[in-house]
Amino acid sequence: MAPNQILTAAQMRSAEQRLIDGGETVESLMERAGAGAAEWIWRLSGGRAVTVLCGPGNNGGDGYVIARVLAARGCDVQVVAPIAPVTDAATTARARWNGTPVQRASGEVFVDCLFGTGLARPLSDDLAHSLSDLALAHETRVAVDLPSGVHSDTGALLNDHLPDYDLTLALGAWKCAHWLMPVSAKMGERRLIDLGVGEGSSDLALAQPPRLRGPAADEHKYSRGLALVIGGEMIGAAVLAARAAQHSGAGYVKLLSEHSHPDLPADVVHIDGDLEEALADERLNAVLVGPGLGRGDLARHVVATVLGHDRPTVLDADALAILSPELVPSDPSRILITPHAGELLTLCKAFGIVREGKVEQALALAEASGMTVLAKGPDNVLAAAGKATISPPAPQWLSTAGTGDALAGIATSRMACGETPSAAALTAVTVHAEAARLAGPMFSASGLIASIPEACGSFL
Ligand SMILES: NC(=O)C1=CN([C@@H]2O[C@H](COP(=O)(O)OP(=O)(O)OC[C@H]3O[C@@H](n4cnc5c(N)ncnc54)[C@H](OP(=O)(O)O)[C@@H]3O)[C@@H](O)[C@H]2O)[C@H](O)CC1
Ligand SMILES: [K+]
Repeated sequence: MAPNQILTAAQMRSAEQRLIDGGETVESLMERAGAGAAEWIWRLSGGRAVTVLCGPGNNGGDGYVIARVLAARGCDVQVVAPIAPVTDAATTARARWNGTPVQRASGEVFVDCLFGTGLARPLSDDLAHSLSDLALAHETRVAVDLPSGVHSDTGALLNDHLPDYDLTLALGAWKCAHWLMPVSAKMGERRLIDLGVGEGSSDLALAQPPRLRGPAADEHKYSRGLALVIGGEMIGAAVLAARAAQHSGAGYVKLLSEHSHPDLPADVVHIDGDLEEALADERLNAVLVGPGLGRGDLARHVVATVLGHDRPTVLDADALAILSPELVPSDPSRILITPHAGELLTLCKAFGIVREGKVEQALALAEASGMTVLAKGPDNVLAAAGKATISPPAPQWLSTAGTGDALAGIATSRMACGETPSAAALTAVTVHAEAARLAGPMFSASGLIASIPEACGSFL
C-alpha cells in the first residue's frame, strides 16, 4: 500500500485496472473492500442494528458485501436499495447477499453505499431525500469510500443538506475529497482500507510531518538565519509575523518599518531605514512582504523592489493583491506565495488560469508563476514543480485574525534557516497546526505565537 498517495477518480480506476491486469477481478476487490469496511463497521456498531443504503454501481456492490459479512456475524442488518445494481460485480454481490431490501429502515448505524467515485452529477431530489432522511434516522453514520453527493476530485458538495458522518472508510487509496474542503469537514474520522493498490503516478500526496534540527554547537545568530519582515500601513500584522518568525528557528529577525509599535518585543529588532539598504545586506537569508503592507503605489514599489533583489522571499496578504506576471523575477524558484481562497482566485485571474478546484488551481498557478504556492485555509494545498501535497486538517480555532500573519512569519523563518520554499511551507503549516492544538480553544494570534516553540519542539 502507498498510504500517502491521493488519487483522482480516473487514477483510481487505472489503479484498479492494474490490479485486474495482475490477476484480480472486480469481484475479488469488492470482497476485500466490503470485508475491510465491515470490520470497521462491526467494531463501531457494538451490537447495534445496521442499515446499508446501496446504490446501482460498485459502491452499492460494496454495500451488499458489507451486509452479508455483518449478517454472517450475527448483526441485525437491513438494506435499502432505491436503484437495482447495474454492474456485474454489484449484481453478483447482491445475489450473494441472502436478503430482501426494505423501503424504510430504522437501525442505529447508517452505512452510505449509495455512490462512490462514479458519481457523475448531483443526486436527484428523491435520492437526496432518501439519503438525508436515513442519515437523520440513525445515530451513527459511516460513509463507504466517499459520502454520496460529493465530487471526488474537487471536494465540492453537489447537493445541499448532505449528511455529516462519524467515519469515512476510503477504499484502496485516498481520494482528493477526503482531504479537501468543504467535503472533508463532513467525513468524521478517516480510515484507509488496503486493497493492494501500489505506488502510482499520482502528483498528489498527503503531507508528512517535517523533521527539524536544532542549532549546531558552533552556531551563532547569523548562521541560524537572518529574516527581514517588511512592515507597511498596518504595522500590527507585520509585528505578528515578526514575532512568529522569532520563535520558529531564525537566529535574528528584523522588522523594517517607519512606524513603531508598543507590542514589539525587544528581541525583534526594529529598523527604520532604507529598503534597498536593508535588502542589500549580504547576511540576509529571507524576506517577508505583504502583511499589513497596503495596496497603493508605495506598496507596489516595495513589492517590485523586494522581487528585484532575488532573495528567498515570502509574499503574503497585500503583496498577493499586487503580484502580477510582470513582477515575477527571472528566477522565481526562491519565492513562496501563501494565498487564502480569495487571493488564490485573484491570482488565478491575474495569471490567466481557468481551472476547477483548489489542487488544480494551485498546481496551475505554481506552473504559470514558477513560484511555490501554499493555498492556505482549512485545507492547505502546497504546490510546486508539478507536485502537490494536502496537509491533514488543523484545529478550527485557527479561524481568527492574525493567524495568517503568524503562518507567513513561520515560513519566512524556516526559509531563513535554509529550507526550500516547499519545505518551509510544509513546516509552517505543520507547526502552525500543532501550535494551535497546544494553545487550546479560543486563542488569539498572540496565544498561538506563544505556543510555537513547544510546537517546533514536537518535530525536533
Ligand atoms: N477502485 C477500486 O479498486 C474498487 C472500488 N470499488 C467501489 O466502486 C466504487 C466505484 O464504482 P462505480 O460503479 O464506478 O461508481 P458508483 O458506485 O459511485 O456509481 C456509479 C453508477 O451510478 C450511476 N450514477 C452516477 N451518478 C448518478 C446520479 N447522480 N444519480 C443516479 N445514478 C448515478 C452511474 O451511471 P450513469 O451512467 O447514470 O452515470 C453508475 O451506474 C468505488 O467508490 C468503490 O466503492 C469496488 O469495491 C472494487 C474496488
Ligand atoms: K458512499
